[in-house]
Amino acid sequence: MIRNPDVIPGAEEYDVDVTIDPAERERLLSVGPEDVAGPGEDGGPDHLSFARNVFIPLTTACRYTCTYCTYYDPPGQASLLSPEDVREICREGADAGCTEALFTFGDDPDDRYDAIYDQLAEWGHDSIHTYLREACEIALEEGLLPHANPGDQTREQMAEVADLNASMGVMLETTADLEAHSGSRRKEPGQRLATIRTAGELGVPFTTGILVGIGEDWADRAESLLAIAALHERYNHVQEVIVQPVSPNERWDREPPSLETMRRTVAMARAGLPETVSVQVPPNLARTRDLLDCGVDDLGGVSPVTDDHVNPDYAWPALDELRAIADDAGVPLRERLPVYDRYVDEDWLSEQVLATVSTVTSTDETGT
Ligand SMILES: O=c1nc2n(C[C@H](O)[C@H](O)[C@H](O)CO)c3cc(O)ccc3cc-2c(=O)[nH]1
Ligand SMILES: C[C@H]1O[C@@H](n2cnc3c(N)ncnc32)[C@H](O)[C@@H]1O
Ligand code: MET
Ligand code: SF4
Repeated sequence: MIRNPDVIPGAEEYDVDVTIDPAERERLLSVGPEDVAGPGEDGGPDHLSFARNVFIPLTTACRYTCTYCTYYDPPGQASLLSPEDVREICREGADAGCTEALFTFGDDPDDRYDAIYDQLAEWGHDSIHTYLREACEIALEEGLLPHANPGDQTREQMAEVADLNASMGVMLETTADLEAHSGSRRKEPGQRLATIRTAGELGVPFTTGILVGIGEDWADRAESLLAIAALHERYNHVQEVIVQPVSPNERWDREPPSLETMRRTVAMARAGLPETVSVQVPPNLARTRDLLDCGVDDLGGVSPVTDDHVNPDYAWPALDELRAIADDAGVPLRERLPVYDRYVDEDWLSEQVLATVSTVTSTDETGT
């Protein structure tokens, strides 16, 4: 066994103890698309799912500067949505039949962003997390289910908002120490894994994933997937794993991963994760049709109303397009909530979230 504290940067500091069986890693490294089943195939998924969301970029301030990211704004230019902005976006989303309020924003802005904190203080908040709690309340009031991905979170931060979220998420990205995360303030795999573990401890249905093509190698991809699988085995909380190709933008002008790389990585994800954990590829970034047979069963959150603010150059396909993809694969397209069905009970969700689940389900007129 490889004990990850020995090999994963930051694992020791964050006391993350996951073990990876070298034999499992070797097995995954030899997996290819021919070894897994796609929708409609024997043993493959019997449908494709997606969720309808609105993307709410609470703040563009971020403590990190990941070199592939076009999302964050430097101090002085960073934005903060007001409670009224949040309500407005939620209303528009609810009117368009969305079920999910996706709060994805900069990781815990640091003290270079004094103006953001001054504004938060004016609104009665001393952290982005207490403000996120208010934003989640607004979303629930408007009939949407919050799914927050604020990046890394301490146990205290996650506990502050967990009861108002249907599910939460953070991309592991990778277990490797990479140039793309270089700099004095940087994402550390150990801290990401600790966030995923905290979600397990707090009983939060969770979305995570890997970012493909940021400098990691095949062994890193296998290890990243196995680290996710190890934490899921402990807590049973990982509902889906996103296999996200890094996509070029004005800050990242490298080639995205090839179709062949994506095919093999998706197959590795399918083979390395338990069957109940969905494998998602984002339909605006990946060549979904050419990846289905590698084990994809979910198309993620798509929005009829808002942009993908993380990847603004990549438009969402229309619902018709998703339906055509499912048709081609010979399986039905099913709209899901941001929380997967198996987690919809009192063990996993608060009364408040369950109440909104009931409203959303009873007014469901999606007809997919
Ligand atoms: O529109 C996006 N949605 C992203 N989502 C949303 C995701 O597709 C849905 O919110 C989940 O499938 C839940 O329905 C993420 C959610 C996470 O928990 C973690 C990472 C992402 C990444 C993106 C993203 O880059 N763009
Ligand atoms: C919210 C998630 O968006 C992903 N992310 C950030 N930048 C990019 C990019 N250029 N292409 C694809 N995904 C990206 C990261 O994986 C982050 O965790
Ligand atoms: C554009 S990334 C948004 C979420 C968070 N900052 C993360 O990287 O996980
Ligand atoms: S990917 Fe997330 S953590 Fe990295 S710079 Fe962008 S917003 Fe910040």
